[in-house]
Amino acid sequence: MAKTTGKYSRLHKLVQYLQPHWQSVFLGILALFIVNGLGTYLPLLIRNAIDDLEIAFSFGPILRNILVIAGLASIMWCFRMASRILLFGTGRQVEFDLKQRMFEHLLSLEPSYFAENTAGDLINRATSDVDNIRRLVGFAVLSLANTLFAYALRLPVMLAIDPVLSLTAIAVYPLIMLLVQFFSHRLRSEQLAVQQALSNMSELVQEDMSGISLIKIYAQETNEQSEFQHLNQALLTANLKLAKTRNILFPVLGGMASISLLVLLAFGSRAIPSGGISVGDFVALLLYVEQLIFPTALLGFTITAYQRGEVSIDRIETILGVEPHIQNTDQSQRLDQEHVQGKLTAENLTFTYPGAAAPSLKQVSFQIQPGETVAIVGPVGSGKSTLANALPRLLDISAGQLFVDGHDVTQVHLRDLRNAIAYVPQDSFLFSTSLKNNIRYGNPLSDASEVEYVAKQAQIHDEVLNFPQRYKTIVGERGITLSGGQRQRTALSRALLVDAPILILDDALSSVDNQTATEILNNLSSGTQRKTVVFISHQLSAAAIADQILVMDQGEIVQIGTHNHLVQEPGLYQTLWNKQKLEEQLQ
Ligand SMILES: Nc1ncnc2c1ncn2[C@@H]1O[C@H](COP(=O)(O)OP(=O)(O)OP(=O)(O)O)[C@@H](O)[C@H]1O
Repeated sequence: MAKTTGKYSRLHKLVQYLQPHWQSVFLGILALFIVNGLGTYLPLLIRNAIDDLEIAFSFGPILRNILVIAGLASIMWCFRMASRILLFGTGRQVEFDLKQRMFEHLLSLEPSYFAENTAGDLINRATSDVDNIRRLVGFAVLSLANTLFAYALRLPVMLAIDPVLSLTAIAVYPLIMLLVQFFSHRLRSEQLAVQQALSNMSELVQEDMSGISLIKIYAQETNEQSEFQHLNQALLTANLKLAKTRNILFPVLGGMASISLLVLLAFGSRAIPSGGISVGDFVALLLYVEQLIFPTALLGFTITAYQRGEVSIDRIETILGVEPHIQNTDQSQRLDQEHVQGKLTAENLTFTYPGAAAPSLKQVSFQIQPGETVAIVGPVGSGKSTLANALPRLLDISAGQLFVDGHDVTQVHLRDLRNAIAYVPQDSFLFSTSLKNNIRYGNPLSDASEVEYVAKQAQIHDEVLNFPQRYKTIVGERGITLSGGQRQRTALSRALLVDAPILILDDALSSVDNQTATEILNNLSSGTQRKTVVFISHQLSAAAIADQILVMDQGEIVQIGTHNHLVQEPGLYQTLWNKQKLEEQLQ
């Protein structure tokens, strides 16, 4: 796991994020420089105009000065807008790039990563952490550059006018910055508290809506109501606290800004009569002091935004730094899918889950010929799914143990390997889209006849005809709820449509009745272009039609043979078969 803890490496990352957009950043900062240059020049113009007035009043020069000042102020306004558009736009671009990189990176990681990291945490990083970085590169870059130019250009002019008066007037500014920083930390933690309270409440609503039947069956409406009230109250309290802090901060800031103006007024009004400074100088100083308030206060917020952004950079880079364990190497061979026969071989395949004490697969060896239908049976936890996951390399298995058509799977290009294997897990995921789109997920350009053909093979077609909009019916969270068996057969249709030479069904027909499961399996193993089918199941009567059956127990293959052979042989298969027959009779 990559760690980016150093300040230097974070800054380096920041520069990397900004690099593709350097033109916008450069132009944005240049615009800010122009804004501050004009902002420094304008008070000097006003000063000259006022001092000219002291000598003689003439309408022409006043009008000319007003027009020049108004013109320059408008130009300044345009450059300020441009700087904001360019720098905030860069923030948005960086946000876009990071979200895209994160999503692409997450897709490259193996399923075990998602078992260790919750979806909630990953979503949080992809949203609030990326948002913090957006603020850092947009707001913080703008504010830092703006403050830097504001002071670098104005302070020398102010000091040239009257160093003592200038420094006395801005003496409270460091205090403003510290105050803002203190408040922005407080604001931040209070904002987090509001977010937390909000997410607690949404979680409750989401759970209650999903489990509404359970609430009714157990008559728990009153309890749920009071739980909601409790969370709602917590949200109200957090919101009020946040509002209070905001309502204190801004008037306090305004007050402190007035202090510096008052100081200037008090000392300046004494310096004018004594001839220390001219009225024009005094007005220019007033304008400068006023112009510096906003960048100073903003710097306080910027420091907090920067600190927050640093933490977020670490959190995002931790994810981006995770190397997928299972990936192609320079030596990975390409497989021509057209010519894959579908022969599967295991030679002493042994696999231990990371952190597990004992292996889940122990010295497993078998040969499955192209076009064979092979059933894998065995008690719960015997290693069947582990074996199924090892074939398409969803698990990080060692080299030299598992082969497709004689090619070591760890040496085959991952995409080619996975294109050669269609895999249906027990718990298939359906997207919230039409049934048709779910079925043609692996092959989005398939036409209606191809979709219907596979749906017939998976024995779901007749039921689809009874759905309100047939193949256009929306399923998943936002659509109709399919029964377990319908979901499984939809997932099977999806796998059949990609027409891979090897099909793995991992308990994928467990919710389908035995007779239908047997018919489906018969369909699959009787075509002219037979696939290699690996059928993992507890349904022994369906498994019985397989060409060979591998019986697993505690990670080992303990028996191999046809049903007729195994049912005669004293052993685990016979025990399981007799038990299942007895259960069927009792039902
Ligand atoms: N991610 C994991 N980490 C650690 N151990 C695991 C993991 N997944 C499975 N196991 C363990 O590996 C062993 C084999 O599990 P597997 O899921 O392959 O069994 P199975 O035969 O498919 O069971 P079932 O019939 O219930 O689906 C079990 O002891 C299980 O607890």
